[in-house]
Amino acid sequence: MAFLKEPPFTHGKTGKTAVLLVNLGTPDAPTTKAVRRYLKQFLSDPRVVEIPRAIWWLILHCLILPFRSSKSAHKYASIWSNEGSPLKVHTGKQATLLRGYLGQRGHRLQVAYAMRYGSPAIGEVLEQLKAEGCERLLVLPAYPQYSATTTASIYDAVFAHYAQVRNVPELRFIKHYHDHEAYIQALKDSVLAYWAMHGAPDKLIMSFHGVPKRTLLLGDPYHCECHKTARLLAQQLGLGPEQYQLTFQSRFGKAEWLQPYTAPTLQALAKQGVKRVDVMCPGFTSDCLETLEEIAIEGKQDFLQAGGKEFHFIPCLNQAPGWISAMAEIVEEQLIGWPTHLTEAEREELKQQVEMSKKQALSLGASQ
Ligand SMILES: C=CC1=C(C)c2cc3[nH]c(cc4nc(cc5[nH]c(cc1n2)c(C)c5CCC(=O)O)C(CCC(=O)O)=C4C)c(C)c3C=C
Ligand SMILES: [Fe+2]
Ligand SMILES: [Fe+2]
Repeated sequence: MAFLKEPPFTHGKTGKTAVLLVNLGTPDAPTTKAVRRYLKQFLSDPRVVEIPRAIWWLILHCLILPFRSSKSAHKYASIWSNEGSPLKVHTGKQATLLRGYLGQRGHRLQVAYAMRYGSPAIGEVLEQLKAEGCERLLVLPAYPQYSATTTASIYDAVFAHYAQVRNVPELRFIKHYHDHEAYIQALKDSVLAYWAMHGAPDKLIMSFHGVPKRTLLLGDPYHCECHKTARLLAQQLGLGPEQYQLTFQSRFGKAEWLQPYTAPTLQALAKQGVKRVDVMCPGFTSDCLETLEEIAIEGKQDFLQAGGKEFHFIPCLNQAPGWISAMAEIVEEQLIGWPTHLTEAEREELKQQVEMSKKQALSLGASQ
């Protein structure tokens, strides 16, 4: 086994603690070439597609990559922002804001972000953190609901990286937070803020990313966790069973996935005479292709073309202050026993910096 070249060891108390926010990943550009590279890495992960490797290799290379890459690239082009892929832009901003929140709560922490597929790659970020003296690492997946296809795949990538490292940091993983009070509260606040501006719908659709039904039968808790999130959120919003519905989107391939599917549900509701639906995606903490294109563009078409009158997409949590503070709370609960608190000297230094900037602001005001 070859080990990576490692920086000199920094001992005990001088070691830093880091939080690593990990999201799924996204192509580097909305081009066929970049999407193909991303899909190849993503769909080669045996956690994502569980078909025997040799058969899957043929299907992936002969059918999926040649046809899907350009189709998906067009979809990515329709949601790409000036700053880049929405998923990456939001995740990067969340990490920066989270660091600020945790600092305000008195924690001395590095906060970095990485992508399971594409860049910044988990291995590269872990090397960077090690070079900066990180001796304790808390991994925070961007997925509130645990699934082997997503969360466990992040664990795999972290372990695979540390399999090449001699001096491995202390490690903790957040498995899920699908029923965490602060997460549910952040969702509730985002829905109520939206309804305060746009009024309430006839029906609220909570659309989660799907997974093959087989994974539920084999013991993956994802389905149950989605249902628990939906039930808790509906309770908080005071919605009765007829006022909301849970659905699963983004089906891939021919096998049965978790039901009910989002698109046919939207069409059926329109045909039943439901005039307005609002769709939210509580399982996605950042807007991305699956929310901005599949729901906000395609889902809207499905509903309106089937006779629906009004379709609203409620944005994901993204940089909502309630979500950043919820993440800080979720992280904080896992830091117990780790020396992350600012020392007296650091607190004093922070206080002096604040005083200094106040004075500077005052003298600036006086000179104007
Ligand atoms: C092939 C099977 C797939 C499984 C299983 C799957 C599970 C899963 N995915 C997410 C979150 C996201 N998926 C996204 C895109 C995406 N997902 C799949 C396939 C599976 N996902 C594909 C092929 C793609 C790429 C786009 C396409 O070609 O259709 C994204 C968006 C990424 C972006 O760049 O914006 C997210 C986020 C979850 C949460 C999940 C299981 C619970
Ligand atoms: Fe997906
Ligand atoms: Fe999709």
